[in-house]
Amino acid sequence: MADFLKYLTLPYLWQGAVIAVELLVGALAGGIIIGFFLALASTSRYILIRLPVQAYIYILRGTPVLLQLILLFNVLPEFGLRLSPFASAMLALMINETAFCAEIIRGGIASTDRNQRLAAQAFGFSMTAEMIHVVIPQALRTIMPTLGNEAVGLLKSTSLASVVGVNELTMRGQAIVSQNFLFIPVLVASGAIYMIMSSALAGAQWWLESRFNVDRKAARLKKRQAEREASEEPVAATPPLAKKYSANAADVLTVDALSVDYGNVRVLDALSISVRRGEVVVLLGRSGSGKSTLLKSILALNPFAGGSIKVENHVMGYRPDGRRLSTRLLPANRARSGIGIVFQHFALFDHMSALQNAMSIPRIVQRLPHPAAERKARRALRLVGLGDFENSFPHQLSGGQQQRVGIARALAAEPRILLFDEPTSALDPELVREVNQTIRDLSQTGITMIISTHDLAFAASVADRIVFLSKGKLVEEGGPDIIQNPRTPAFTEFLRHEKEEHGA
Ligand SMILES: Nc1ncnc2c1ncn2[C@@H]1O[C@H](COP(=O)(O)OP(=O)(O)OP(=O)(O)O)[C@@H](O)[C@H]1O
Repeated sequence: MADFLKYLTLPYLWQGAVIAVELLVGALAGGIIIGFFLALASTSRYILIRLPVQAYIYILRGTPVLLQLILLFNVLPEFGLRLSPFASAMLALMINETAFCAEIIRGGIASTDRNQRLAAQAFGFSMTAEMIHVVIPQALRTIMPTLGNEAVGLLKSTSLASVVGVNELTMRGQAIVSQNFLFIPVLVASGAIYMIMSSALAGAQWWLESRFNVDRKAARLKKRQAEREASEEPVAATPPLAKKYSANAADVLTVDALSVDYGNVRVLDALSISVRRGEVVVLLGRSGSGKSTLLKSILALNPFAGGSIKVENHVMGYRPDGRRLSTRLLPANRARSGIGIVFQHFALFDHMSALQNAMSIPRIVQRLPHPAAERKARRALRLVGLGDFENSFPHQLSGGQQQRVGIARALAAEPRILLFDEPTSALDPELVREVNQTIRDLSQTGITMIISTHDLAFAASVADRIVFLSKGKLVEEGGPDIIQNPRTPAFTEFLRHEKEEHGA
């Protein structure tokens, strides 16, 4: 025991441990940074980028790190590059780590919620903003445990550096043993030092995981709110009601002969609709008739086979010469359109509180200063009756409340037009009423709205105009009374079917 303690506290061994930590930190940091870009490249649309990266990862994962280390140490001098044993070991470990980190990060990115990414794109987040604010925070939560394991494995792999002459912990232990033959106390002490280091890594992992834990975040935010509330002025409850829709109002949205194809299938067929400022248009149609596709097209989320969409004079998704905007330019085009959207499955950013969700567009897309964005977000949350829930995270809210946060998120950006894609169809029946009422209240504020729904009673109660789509074509339109008095056989049949199906 005395021998064990003597070697456990021996500075010579701890100096070896410091070298192991340096190798670990260097190789892991390089591995994560380069691995991130490799992860993106390995999923690139372009085969010339994707294939070489996939081959690189395949080879590095398939060969022992010891072999790579010896190879690198002996091959680099052939090219006139003479590195110290420490630098060679660091480089070899880092190169190996890039492949493993790339795969871990790719898995994390693939696990992020597609709906949240679609929401970010719809609101005009740039690709970088989508990465930083939506993808990375979610991916980090998924990859943290695997990355922790990887770090511990790498710590142990640093002992391989001894084969090229790096005098790290394992080599130092062996050097002592070769002189005094006290195998057990020396090697157990070396093992204990590795255990202390891996425990520190486990502690760091635990701390990081708890930083990203949304329940803990919620508790921290609530505490801060309590401290802040005493000193703050109350936010104005709701904005004043604007003028209600007038039939003489100017057009704010013009969809002109829009056609959209998915593969060989024509989903929207030369569809034309104009929407006036302040008007509430409800889209009705069977499942698959093209309602969601129309809403996505209004946000230029899919290419058009023909036709155009304008928001006042702003052309969506295309250049004046008719060519589709590049992926790099589309986000700004969407952001400038002033269109907001509320999704069927809410698509809230689940690592953000209700307030942070509502602040996301003013902050990230409109780049407003924090206080101004916060004011707008608070006002929007109060408008949908969720002023007391600003520090709740999506998983702490009911479906109806989540959808109202979704509405607040869109409203906080003060949109010119608000789109609703079947806002209540993912909700339990008892929660539908609260969301419908929120939308009805909004319809009285003068915001232009386009709502896709299967709820006929709600449609009749909120619409200034009903538009009925069938097989991607506009078949019938008119005031809410057309639900009682349809003119076309297709709409009559649709209404009969919906009433039978939903008892509407
Ligand atoms: N990304 C896609 N790829 C291929 N086909 C698609 C895609 N999205 C939608 N479709 C098809 O396009 C058609 C119109 O779909 P869309 O979602 O616009 O209909 P919808 O009227 O909104 O239906 P619902 O009321 O069920 O939401 C459907 O036949 C659908 O299967």
